[in-house]
Amino acid sequence: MKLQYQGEKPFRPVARSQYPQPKLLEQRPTELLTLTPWLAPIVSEGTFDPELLQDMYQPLNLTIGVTAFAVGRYTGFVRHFLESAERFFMHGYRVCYYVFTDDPAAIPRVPLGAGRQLSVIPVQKHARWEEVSTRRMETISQHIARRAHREVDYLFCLDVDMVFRNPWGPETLGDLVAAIHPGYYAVPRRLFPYERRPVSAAFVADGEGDFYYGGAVFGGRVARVYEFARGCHMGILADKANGVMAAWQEESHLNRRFISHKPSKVLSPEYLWDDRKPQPPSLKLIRFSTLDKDTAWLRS
Ligand SMILES: CC(=O)N[C@H]1[C@@H](OP(=O)(O)OP(=O)(O)OC[C@H]2O[C@@H](n3ccc(=O)[nH]c3=O)[C@H](O)[C@@H]2O)O[C@H](CO)[C@H](O)[C@@H]1O
Ligand SMILES: [Mn+2]
Repeated sequence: MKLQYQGEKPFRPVARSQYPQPKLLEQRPTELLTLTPWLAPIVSEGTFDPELLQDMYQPLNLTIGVTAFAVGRYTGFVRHFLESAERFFMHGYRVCYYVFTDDPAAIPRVPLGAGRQLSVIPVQKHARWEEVSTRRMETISQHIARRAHREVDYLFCLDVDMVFRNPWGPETLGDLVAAIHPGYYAVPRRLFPYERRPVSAAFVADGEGDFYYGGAVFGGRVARVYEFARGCHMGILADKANGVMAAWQEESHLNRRFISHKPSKVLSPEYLWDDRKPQPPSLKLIRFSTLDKDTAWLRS
C-alpha cells in the first residue's frame, strides 16, 4: 500500500548562535559509548545541548505520536503513564497519544496540555498475554496505515507499565530509533537472550548482534516505523505458521530486524530503565522506567 505522508519538514537555519563551543580534543562528555560502529549517535545525558536542540526543532512544528497498549489489567497503568508523560515527554510539542485498549471506559481522562490529545482505540483482548504483546506490531502498522501517517511526523511505541521521571525531548528524534535494554548493556552478545532456534524468523546466529534492544521502546519517522513494525509482524506471522513463539515474543523479532536494519539513533538505558535495578553511576539520570509490578496477577 502506498501511503501519503505528511509533507517532509525542511530544517530551518538555527536561530540562536551563542552556545558552548564543541571541542574536538576535550574528554568524552559521558562514560558511555557515544557512537555505534555504523555512526549512529547513542543518546545520553551530556552528549547534547537541550536548549540548542529545542531551538532547532521547536520551529518545525512537529507532531509526535505515542502508541501504548492497555489491555486487561494494564489499564491500571494509563493514568501514571500519561500524567508523567505530560510532565516530561516532548514538552512544548504537539503530541498524539494513541491508547489501544479492550476497555475504553477504563481509560482515565487525564488533563492534557495545549496541543496534546488522546485517542482511545478499541482492540480485541487476546487470551494469552504473549499474544497481546506480540500483536502490537500488527496493530501499530495497521494504525499507521489507517491514520497515524497523516497525523504525526514521528512515532514512539512504548510499553504502558512505565513512567517518565526526567525530560525526554527532541534529542530522541531520528529516522529509526532503538533503546538499549537495561538488563543487557554490560553483557557479551553471546549471552543476549536472542531467539537461537533456526526454525524461527527471529533467529540470531552466534557472533551476530550489536546491542540487545528493549521491546518496550522503539520509534522514528512514522514511515520508517511503519516498515519496521510491518517487517516484525511478517516474522511473527511466519513463526505462527510454523507453530513457533520466539523466546521474547516481539522483542526477539525487533532485535532480529535491528541487526539488518540498523537504527539511525540509539537511546541509552536512561530512556529504558527498570526500577527494580539499582542506578549505576555511569547513568546520570533515569528518564523512563518500568514500575515494579505483579506480573503474574497482571497477566492472569
Ligand atoms: C524483563 C522482562 O521480562 N521483559 C520482557 C517482558 O517485558 P515486560 O514485562 O515489560 O512485558 P509487559 O508485561 O510490560 O508487556 C508488554 C506491554 O504489552 C501490553 N500488555 C501486555 C499484556 C497484557 O495483558 N496487556 C497489555 O496491555 C502493555 O502495554 C505492556 O506494557 O515481556 C516482553 C514481551 O514482549 C519482552 O519479552 C521483554 O523482554
Ligand atoms: Mn513492560
